[in-house]
Order: sequence, then C-alpha cells, then structure tokens
Amino acid sequence: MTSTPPTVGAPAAEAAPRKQARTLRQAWRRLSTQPSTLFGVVVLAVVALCAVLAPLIAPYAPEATDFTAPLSGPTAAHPLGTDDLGRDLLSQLIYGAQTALVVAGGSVLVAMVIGVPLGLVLGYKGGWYDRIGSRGLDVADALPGLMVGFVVIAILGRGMGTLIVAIGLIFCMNFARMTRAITLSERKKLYVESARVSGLRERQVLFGHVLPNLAGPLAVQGAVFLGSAIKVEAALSFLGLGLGDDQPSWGGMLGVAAQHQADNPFMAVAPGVAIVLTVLAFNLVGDGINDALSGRRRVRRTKVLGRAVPPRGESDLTLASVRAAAQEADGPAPVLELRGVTIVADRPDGETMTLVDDVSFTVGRGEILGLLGESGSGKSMLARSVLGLLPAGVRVASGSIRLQGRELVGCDERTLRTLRGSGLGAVFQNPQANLSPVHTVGRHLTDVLRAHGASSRSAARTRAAELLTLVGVDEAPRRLKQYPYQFSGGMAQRVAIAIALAGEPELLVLDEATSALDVTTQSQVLDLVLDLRDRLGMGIVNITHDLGVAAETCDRLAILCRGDLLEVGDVEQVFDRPRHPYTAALLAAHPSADHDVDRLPTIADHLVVDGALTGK
Ligand SMILES: Nc1ncnc2c1ncn2[C@@H]1O[C@H](COP(=O)(O)OP(=O)(O)OP(=O)(O)O)[C@@H](O)[C@H]1O
Repeated sequence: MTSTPPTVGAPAAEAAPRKQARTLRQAWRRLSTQPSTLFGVVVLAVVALCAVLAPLIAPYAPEATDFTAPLSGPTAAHPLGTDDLGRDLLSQLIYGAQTALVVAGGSVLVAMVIGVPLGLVLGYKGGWYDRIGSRGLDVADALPGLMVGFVVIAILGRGMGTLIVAIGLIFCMNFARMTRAITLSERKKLYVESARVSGLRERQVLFGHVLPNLAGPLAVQGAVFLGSAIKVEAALSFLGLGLGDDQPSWGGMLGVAAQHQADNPFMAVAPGVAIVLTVLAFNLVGDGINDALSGRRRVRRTKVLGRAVPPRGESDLTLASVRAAAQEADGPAPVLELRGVTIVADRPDGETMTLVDDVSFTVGRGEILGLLGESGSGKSMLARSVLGLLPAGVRVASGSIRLQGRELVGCDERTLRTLRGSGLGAVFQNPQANLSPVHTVGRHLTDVLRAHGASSRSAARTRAAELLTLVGVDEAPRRLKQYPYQFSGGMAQRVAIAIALAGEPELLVLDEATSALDVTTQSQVLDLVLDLRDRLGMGIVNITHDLGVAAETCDRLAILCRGDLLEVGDVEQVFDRPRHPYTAALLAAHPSADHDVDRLPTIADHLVVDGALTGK
C-alpha cells in the first residue's frame, strides 16, 4: 500500500472527550442564560416528584372522604379545602399529577407510534404515496380534535386507556406532518443516499438512519404536545368525559369546582394553576430544546459552481464518431457498459428536457474512467442513473446500462438493492454528510456488512475493523466506537470508502469524492483509491472537475458538455492531443501557476465548437 495513513485523525479522536465536555458546558451555559427554560425544568421536576411521591407526601388517599367537612374551604386539616364529597383537594391535586403525566406521556407515545412511521413513509416514498397520504392527513387534520375525542370515548367508554388513545389520535396527524416534512428534506441528503447505495433495505434506511436524525425535532414537538395533551385531558375530564369520578385528575377537579363556583370559588384555583403552570413548563422546555438544537446546528458548506459560456464554433469531430470511438475503446469484459443512454427530465407541461443525450462508454475491470466536464454537463446524472438514484421526475428515456452484463435500466428496486453494495459502491463529495451523525462508525459499517450477509454482529465487527485498517485508519477497534464528528475530513472519507467497499463491489463510483478535502488529504485519499484498485481490481468511475485529479488517477477520460459525450480517450491522449476543441478549451482554461496573466483564461476565450457536434 502506497498511502501513509495520515495522522490527522488521531488528534481529532483525542480531542473528542474535550469536545464532548465543551458541548456539555455550552449546553449548560445556554440553559443558564435561559431562565425561562430553567423555570420550566423546575416546575416539571416538582410535578414529577409529586407524581412519584404522591403516596408518601399526600396527606390523605385521593378517594378518602370526610363527610363532616364537605366544601370546607382551607382549614388546618385540609389546606386547600375539600370537595362536595369531603375529599381533600391537596391530596387530589398531588395524585392528579400522576394522572396528568401518565395521560400526557401515553397519548404522546400513541401519537408518535402512529404518526412518525406514517410521516416517514410518506416523506421517503414521495410521489403518489405522498400525494394521496398528504390529502388523507389534510382530511384528518380538518376534523375538530375534541370531536375525535368524543367519538373514541363514545365507542370505547371512559377510562385512562381510552383517554390516552383518544388524545393520541388527535395529535398523531401533527407528528405525521412534521415527520413527513423533515423526511422530505432528509431523504435527499448524502448519508441517506450512501445508506441506500450500500445496499441497506428501505426499512433499515428509514428507521436506522433517517429516524435517529429526527430525534431533535421530535423531542421539541413531543415536549410541546405533552402540554397540549394535559389541556385536552383537562377539557375532556371537565366535560365529564375523561376519567371516572374515583380517579383524581386536575380536569375533573375543575369540573367539580365549576358546579360550586358560587359558594366556593377558591376550589378552582389550585387545579387551574397546576394546569397552567405544567402546560407552560412543557412549552418552555420545548422552546429550550429547540434553541439548544439550533445552537448546535452546523452550517453546511455548499459549493457554488459557476456555469461557463456555452460552446460555439467548429470541429472536425462528429458526435457519431465520438460514440463509435467510445465503443471501440472497450475492453473485452467491461464491468460497466453504457449504450446510448439518454436521460430526460419530465416537465410539468408534459414536455421532456434532455439532460444526457445518447451517451455510450464502458469501464473495464481495474480501470479508472474519469468523467470530466463543467458544472451541469450531466456527470452526476450519469452516475446516478448507474446507481439507480435519479431524482424524482428524471429518468432514463432510452439506452442500456449493464453492470457485469446485468441490465439496470428498468430494474425494480429490490434487484437494484441487491446490486448496490455488492455490485456497486459509491462515495460522494462531502465525507461528513455521507455519514449519519447519530451513529458510530462501527454501526455504519456493521449495518452494511450485516445487510450483505455477515453471519453475526461480532463477525461484522471483526470485518469492519479489517476494512478500516484496509483504508488506512489506525487503531480500528477503538475508532469503530467513535462518531463521524470525531473524524477529520480525510479520515471520514476513508470511512465512506470502507463502507462502499463493504459489499466488495465490482464498480466504485466516486462523485467528486475528493473535492471537499484539502490538497494533502486529497492526495492521500487518491493514493488510497489507486492502491485499492490495484489490490481489489474493481472498475472505478471518477467524477471530477479537477484536471489534476483526473490526470493523477484516471486511465481514460470521458469529456461531457451539456449532456453530450464529446470525447473518450486515454488520459495521455486527451491531455496531450485533445481531439475536440471543447476539450482543448477546457484544458486551456485550467489556471496555471506558470502563466503570468492579468485575467484567468475561460472556455469562451478558446472555444471553437461546431453546433452540430454538440447538438445544441
Ligand atoms: N432534479 C433535477 N430535475 C431536472 N433537472 C435536473 C435535476 N438535477 C439536475 N438537473 C439538470 O441536469 C443537468 C445535469 O446536471 P448534473 O448534476 O448531472 O451536472 P454535473 O455535471 O454533475 O454538475 P456538477 O459538477 O455541478 O455536479 C443540469 O442541466 C441540471 O440543471
């Protein structure tokens, strides 16, 4: 192996405990500067203590009646007075905390159990599932919550379980909506695509990778709905539809107080204050969690790519000759074979827009083919068509994509899944975004290894450590326990490569895999790729903007421009004797330290391309 494992990961790992301590300190500092959240936490702690210690601290049993002192008002024996049956209001208030927390916790759990999986599936599947499901959510949401509660109680009868189910049903649509909305954006993230590409089942991707990333927003929503559930429970109990008279609840206490409003107005104060304070506390804590999470949210780096001037001019090459040359250059048994692939986007007006036009090339075993072209030339669409990850509304309109002779176009998701990971591996641009932040590196690797047949968790863990070592990560057993943030960019990209290799793929797709790394790390990762190619003999498609990366790593280059394949050739030929003027212009536009120029060259300065050739 030619690459020397960089040492950048080690200091990053050593810094992890310091980072965790810093995060806790920051969280505490944030909390201490939020007195409202502190207030909420204290109130909830008091309510929880009352609920847990009720049998110890309540002066009487909640149902104990003192017929000598009904509606007594505050006295030494009954500090908050008694109700119409002589039951001690302080004891009822304390035991009512149990009811409030159990009903609130239970109903939010029911709402989550129904709503979260529903939202996950709608958001992840998209398309018709989402359209029909979202309309269903709209209809369910339009029903007044209390009416839903009345119907459930009418069917199931009064009781704690019924109340929990009724309130859970009222809130489940909110959880479904929120989960759907977040999943819609999460599913486009690289870590989800990486998990799919590595061959994990849809269920594993959804519940193992997407769901843990919803934990923050769900915690905020859960806290707020705990408060709302207490309000609904109080309202139903107040109306006499909640718990039986023998079960203490704050809403029930309010209901009794309302009947004696004229002769004993004091009765409503204690349960009213308890409800208001507890609901307020849940909301304040929810806000606090939200603020803490937003404070931790990372600013993601987005790459802004300029679009070069469109090609114009003349050339002696024709697209037909390039396509023929691309096919002639084929080796005897290509791993990947694209024939006449045309990718289109469906427009809302029913028309289609061609993104990639009639592209053919092959990648041989042990060969690295570079896909070069400006931003928007169709490199990623081609790679995604191979991986079966084209975005919604974009499809392969014609042509054939064969992986080891197996046709991928028109393949169903199940077949694609078995191919991904075992036949195919992919590494994307941003190494940290490739990995779910809530799972350890070991979990990432073992999930994929289990999906590809590792016999047991311990076998998967052993193989995971071997893979980490293979990609140059030292102290693999220890690093398996660490989270992606504890890895430097270069180390995280090595982990992403290890995951891509877990299924021993025949073809590896690198989509700008080194663009986000600094020059030194980039060079180390490229060395690793070359080394792995030599040792494992897989074919590699390397998508890049970087001519230096292409020259250093690729055997052949395919030049794309506006969806057309302009030229395919050996790397020396393309660099030394470009056949197409656009290729020459692209190479000439590469900034060089040797040139003493006022203005960097652009493609427009050099370009002479025949309109017929580009087809535009
Ligand atoms: N979801 C989409 N729907 C419709 N068109 C799209 C979609 N995504 C990309 N395109 C278009 O497809 C064309 C090819 O895009 P592609 O992402 O493959 O380019 P690229 O060469 O990979 O660019 P970059 O190097 O910037 O990633 C572009 O014109 C782009 O605007």
